[in-house]
Amino acid sequence: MLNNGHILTAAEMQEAEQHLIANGSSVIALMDRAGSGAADYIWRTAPHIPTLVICGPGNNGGDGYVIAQALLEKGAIVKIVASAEPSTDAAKTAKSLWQGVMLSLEEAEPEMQFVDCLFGTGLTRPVSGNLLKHYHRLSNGAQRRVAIDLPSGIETDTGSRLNEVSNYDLTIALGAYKPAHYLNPAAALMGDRVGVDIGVRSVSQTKLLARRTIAEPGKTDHKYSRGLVAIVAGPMKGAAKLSALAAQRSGAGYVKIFAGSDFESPNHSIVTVPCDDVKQLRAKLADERIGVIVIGPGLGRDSNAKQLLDAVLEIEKPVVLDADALMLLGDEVHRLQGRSSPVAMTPHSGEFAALSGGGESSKIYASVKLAAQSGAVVVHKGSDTVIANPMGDAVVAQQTSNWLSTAGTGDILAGMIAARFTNEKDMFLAAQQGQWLHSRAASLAGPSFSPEILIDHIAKAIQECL
Ligand SMILES: NC(=O)C1=CN([C@@H]2O[C@H](COP(=O)(O)OP(=O)(O)OC[C@H]3O[C@@H](n4cnc5c(N)ncnc54)[C@H](O)[C@@H]3O)[C@@H](O)[C@H]2O)[C@H](O)CC1
Ligand SMILES: [K+]
Repeated sequence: MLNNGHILTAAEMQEAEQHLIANGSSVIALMDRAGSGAADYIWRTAPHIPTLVICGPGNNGGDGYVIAQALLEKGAIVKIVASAEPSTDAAKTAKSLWQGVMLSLEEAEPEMQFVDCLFGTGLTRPVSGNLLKHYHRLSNGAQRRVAIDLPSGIETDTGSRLNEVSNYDLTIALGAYKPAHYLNPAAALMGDRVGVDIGVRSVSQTKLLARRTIAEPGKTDHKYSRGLVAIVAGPMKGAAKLSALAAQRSGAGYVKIFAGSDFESPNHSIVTVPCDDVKQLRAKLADERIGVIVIGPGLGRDSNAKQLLDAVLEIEKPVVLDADALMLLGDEVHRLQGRSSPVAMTPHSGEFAALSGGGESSKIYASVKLAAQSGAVVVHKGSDTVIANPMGDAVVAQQTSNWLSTAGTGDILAGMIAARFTNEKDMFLAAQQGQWLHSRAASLAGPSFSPEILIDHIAKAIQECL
């Protein structure tokens, strides 16, 4: 895993580079490693394709000269178009070693393959005017587009587009993945993503989500030691049932649904606890064997739902807040501060905006900020899910299946996180395990699955973690 899965911002990447230089490396040596590694990958995946490499003024452009020369030496037909003269010593050296054809923007014509070495982590403003026009003419005219480090026009730390950016077939990250490699809209237009190791070993508070080991139940475990998950139901009963079924398949020892007396359990083993009013709910949730409460899926947003949420928040127990519970909480996340029991919130982007008020351009920073403001673990969902804790740690997940974009999958995730919490007793870890299992189960379920089929694949995902 590139840089052991640690994701670096542009500033952290610069520090990493300085650290390597202080330890005897040099920018040109790093550029050589980056450029030749990228050229090897391009050649392996698409040999003998006539290629145009576009080089900008900085070290991303420097990588381009190294890549072009390496491809030329492998026997490729390759040309360079430069937007400006190199402005760094390393890029100047790389250019001096280039032995092939050099074109101006006006002279260049599209080739089958376009290799983008215009801007990388040093982009500070939108690519504009004449350069942007030629970038689009030359990239749109190619059949295969490869971005070196980042597509030009992408903001490294947020994944936002500073200008219109082409769609790529391949993006080759250099040294470490940056936030933009996993955050949308950037991540969605990068095509396949691979990394070239240039020796960077720098830690960051932001990491890529990795598979975590899950312990099998021990010989002395019983249903309560593995954990009782309490699901509070509302008028949309199916949502609570999905959460409960998912919790049951994710390692909970016992799952109970707290609901009106007309509620029917989804199976023989999930127990329904009748609670016809808030008073009864409060009394029954006081059961000390309950390890975690899930509230939100199918809860509704009326005054009754609000009372149920208030009752749950009054009880000092771990809680997973999802869906309607988040909308009811709104910007009053300070209510969660100071609790002695852990809380997880699992908002999608709309719910996240209601909780945070919006305004941050980085999904990672916004999630970390909300976690700090609330004291909760935040699972900011999407095809680029970010999980953050109040200490500033963040984990970024890679979407594995676009089929997850269907109703009910969020209810399932909430139940899974709750079940993992009752086992691990650590909400940040539980959120990561739940997220990993959820997306792995989706891959295993194949195309066009229903929520029920997704639940059926959780056990297979768990098997991969044992
Ligand atoms: N960090 C490392 O360990 C290594 C990084 N490598 C590569 O270097 C780039 C980053 O290089 P840098 O010189 O810092 O930045 P860029 O090449 O991305 O561009 C900077 C250059 O461009 C000018 N500029 C910025 N925005 C614009 C704009 N919109 N229009 C015009 N000009 C712009 C800016 O003033 C600078 O002159 C990294 O991504 C890697 O590809 C090497 O591999 C070595 C190891
Ligand atoms: K680039």
